[in-house]
Parts: sequence; C-alpha cells; structure tokens
Amino acid sequence: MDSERAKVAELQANQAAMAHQLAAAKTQELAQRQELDTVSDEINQLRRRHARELEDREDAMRKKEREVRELKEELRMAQDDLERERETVKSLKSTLAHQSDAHVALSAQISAFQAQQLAMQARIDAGSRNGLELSMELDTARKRIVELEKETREGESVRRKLHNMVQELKGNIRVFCRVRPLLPSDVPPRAFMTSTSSDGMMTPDGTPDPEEEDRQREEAKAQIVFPDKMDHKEIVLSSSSESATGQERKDEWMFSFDRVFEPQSTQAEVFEEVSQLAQSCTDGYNVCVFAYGQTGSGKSFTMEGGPTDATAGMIPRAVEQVFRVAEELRTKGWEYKMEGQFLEIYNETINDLLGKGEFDKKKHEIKHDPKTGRTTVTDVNVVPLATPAQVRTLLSLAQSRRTVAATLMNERSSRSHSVFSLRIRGQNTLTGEACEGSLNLVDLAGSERLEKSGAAGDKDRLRETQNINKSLSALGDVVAALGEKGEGKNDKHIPYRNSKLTYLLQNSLSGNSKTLMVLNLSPLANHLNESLCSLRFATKVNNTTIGTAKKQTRNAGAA
Ligand SMILES: Nc1ncnc2c1ncn2[C@@H]1O[C@H](COP(=O)(O)OP(=O)(O)OP(=O)(O)O)[C@@H](O)[C@H]1O
Repeated sequence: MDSERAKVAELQANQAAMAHQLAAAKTQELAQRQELDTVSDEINQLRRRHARELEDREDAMRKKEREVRELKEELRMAQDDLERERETVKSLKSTLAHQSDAHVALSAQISAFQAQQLAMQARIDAGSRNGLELSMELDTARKRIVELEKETREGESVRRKLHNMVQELKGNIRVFCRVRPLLPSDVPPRAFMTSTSSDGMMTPDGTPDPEEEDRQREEAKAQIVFPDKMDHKEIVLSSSSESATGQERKDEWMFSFDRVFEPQSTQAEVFEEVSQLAQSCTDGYNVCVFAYGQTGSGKSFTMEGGPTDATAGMIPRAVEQVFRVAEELRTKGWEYKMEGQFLEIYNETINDLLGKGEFDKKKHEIKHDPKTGRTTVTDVNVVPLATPAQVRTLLSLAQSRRTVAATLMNERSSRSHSVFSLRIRGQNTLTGEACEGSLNLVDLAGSERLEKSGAAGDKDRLRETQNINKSLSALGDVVAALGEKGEGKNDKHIPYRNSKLTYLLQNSLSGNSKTLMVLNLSPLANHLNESLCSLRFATKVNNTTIGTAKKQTRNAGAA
C-alpha cells in the first residue's frame, strides 16, 4: 500500500508537477499568444506600412513616368527649336556671306567716292579761286542778256516793219492761181471703154482699156502750160478749133499772177506763200484770203482741205500758225486773245454757222465801227479760242451746217459764201504796245455762169446762182473802185453796200488791209471758157493797187 500510496503520492506529485507544468505551459502559451498577437499586429502594421509605401512608390513611379513624358516632349520641342535655329544660323551665315561681299564692294565704292571727293575738293578749291572772276563774268553776262532782250524786242519791231514793207511791195491785193489735178471722177469709167467694140463703148472682154484710158484722160484735159519754171508766175491756156473756112485755128491766152500753182502742188506749198500774210494779223493787220473759182475747181479743198495733216487747207494751217506765232511772241512780252466767228452768206442772207439748231432764223445786221475799224454782226456767236483744236471742232461744226445743194457741176456744191473770221487782240506787257488784227478766210460760192450750172430750169437754183453772181460782181466792182481810188481818185465811191459779202468784208478789203485772192481752176477742157472768165476776173483784181495797209494799234488797256 505504501507503494501505492507512494505511487499515488508520486502520481499526485507528478500530477501537481504536470499541472504546474500545464499552468506554466498555459502561461507560456498565453505569453506566446500575446507575443503572437503582438507579432501579428506588428506584421499587420508592417503590411499596412508596406502597402502604403508601395502606393507611395507607385505614385512616385507614375509621377516619374509623367515627368519622363514631359521631358521627352520638351526634348522633342527643343530638338525642333534646335533644327530651326540651325536653319536660321545657316541663312544668317549665307546673308552674312552676301553682306560681306556687299561690304567689300561698298568699301571699294567708298574708296572710289573718297578719291572723287578729294578730286572734287581739289576742283572746288581751284573753282573758288576763280569764283570772284566767275561772278564778275556772270554779272556781265546778265547785263548782256538784258541788252540782248531789249535788242530782240527792237528787232521784233523792225521785223514787223520789214515784213509789212515786203507785203506792201508785193501789193496789198495779191492773186494766186491754182489748177487742181484731174480727178478719177472727171472722166467717168464708161469713157474708158474702147470705141472698137461692137457698141462703141466696150472692149471685147468688157474690161477698161488702159491705153484708151490715158488717151481719153488727155483729151479731157484743157491745154494748160506753165512756162515760167523760175518764178512760177505765168499760166498759158490754149485751144484749137476749126475756123468757118475749115482751117485749124489755135487760140492762146497768157496770164500772170503773183504765183501760179501747178496741179501737183501740195497744200503745204500753197500755205508757204500764204503764211507770211496770215502772220500779219498777229502784227495788227486785217487780212483777207478769198478762194474764187467755178464750182468743183478746188476752193473748199484749198481753204478747208481734207482730213489728214498733209491735205489740211489754208484755214486750219493759218489758225495753227497764228497760235504758234502768238506762243512764240509770248517770250517777247505779247499776250494774245483770240475769238472766232463763222458765217455763211446764202441768197443775200447771213447765217450763223456756229448758231444753234439746223437753220439760223435770226436776222443779222452788219455794223462797222469807224473809230476802231472793227466789223461786228449782230446776234452771232463769237467764240473765244484758246487752242487750234478748239478751232478744228468749230470748223467741223460749221462745215456740217453749210448749205449744200446739188448742181450739175459738183454733187455737193457749196452754194453759199462762207466767211471764217479770227479776231486777234495783242498786248505787250513789257512795252505797253497793243494791236488788233483780223484774219478773214473766205470760201466763195461757185462763180460759173447760169447756163453752165444747169440752174436755168430750177427756180431755187436760179435764185441762188443770181445771188452768187450778184455778190461776185459786186466784189469785182468794189475791187475796181478801190483800184481807181488807189490811182488818185480820192473821192471815188466804193460800192461796198451792193452785196452782203462786200459790206461784211468792207474793213478787210479797203486800203487798210491785206488781201489775197486764190483763183482755183478746173483742169478740164470743157471748163475752158469758165476758166477764162475766172482768169480775166482775177487779172482785173491783180492789176488793182489799193493803197497801203495800216496796222491797227491802240492804247494799251483800251477795249
Ligand atoms: N489740189 C487738189 N488735190 C486733190 N484733189 C483736189 C484738189 N483740189 C480739189 N480737189 C478735189 O476736187 C473736188 C472738188 O473740189 P472742191 O469741193 O474743193 O471744189 P469747190 O470749188 O469748193 O466746189 P464748190 O464751189 O462746189 O464748193 C473735191 O473732191 C476735192 O477733194
């Protein structure tokens, strides 16, 4: 039993020891559990910290990546900038290269200019040494210019006097004669058909025969010769006919004038002779140029002319010359004012060719001022003229209004006298001189006699022709009376009032003026008698001396 007891005691002791051990193990376990809790807390804390750190790292990583991207973008932009800069540098380098070339050239130029400047300076130095001498010479030259200007003005007065003396010596009525060329219309085409054809008019193939053409043209021409090849003053007309006894009879008529123009003469050649006269009106004279002759003889062609410069007639040429002379005289102190009028005398009635409307219904009266010698016509348009172009416009306006009617002799025959008048007033601002002249350019109506014009059967044409003949014979009477007066019959009455034409031109026909008659002749054989009548009339005019032309001067400032 004891052993049992000992064993129980031992077991109890073991049990106690084991309970003790168990308690110790429980305490240890508790401690270890607490330790485990602490460790797992620590682990959790570590995990959380680690997770936070991981997050932080990832954030940092993303930030870094963003920064890297931004840096890459910046790098790309920087590279672009760099590229551009490189390009700029390249172009700047090339500009620099050019600039340096230019610089080299400019430096060379500057050197050359410097050399020139030195040379100039040397010349200026030399010049300034002569300066005094030069200014003295300049003074002398200035004085000489003043003297020369004075001499020029005096020379101009002398020229005017001499020019007018020459005109006077030539006679104050002068006559030119101009024969117009044969025109294609003078010999109709039918006339060129040979007379050997069956009907006496046609070639076998119906074309004109050139030889026949020449022969018939020669036949159509009057026999006119110009024997005076030196001075061109003579014209001889001849005709052959059969006398009553069957013998050939040759008649010859010789006339001489101041100048005879052959058919091939140009407008410029005719104007060369007229120009001197036209110039007189700027010197204060009344100048009158008439074109006289039968219808179709070339009066309008001579006075007005054709549309080209070469064919321009006396009116446009004279007007251009007056303007040109006036401009030249401006340097000598002359200031000119010009005005123009263009009238037509038709059936003894005055028409204003510059008036309004188709036909002028106003009644115009001619007035002469005995004090100024000025002629005016009431109610007509007097146009101030400043340029030759204005005159040309005025002439074409007038031309379109001229009364034209058909006659046998010229389809657009002018049946009226046209009178273009240019009045010129001059004043010399340096010498105080003043003058007033006029230029009348008259295209007379056809001078043919009644039976020739075919007018006898037509009442209106008959009246026209009678009026034309009346005024042309009145012109002849005035010229004849002026001639008698010029020969000493001082009390001789001059019948200016017998026609509108002579009354209008009274002051331009009297002894105070210069008159030129251009006799126009047709070259046709069947106009021979008419040509002879015209030549006789012109000879009567040519033999007339009507005294000395007087210059119209007035006090400066007078109207
Ligand atoms: N010198 C010339 N050169 C060339 N053609 C001319 C010449 N003279 C006149 N003519 C021409 O002759 C024709 C008749 O001339 P113009 O009309 O000048 O005659 P006119 O005498 O004025 O006649 P009218 O009395 O009918 O006015 C016109 O066709 C004109 O062009």
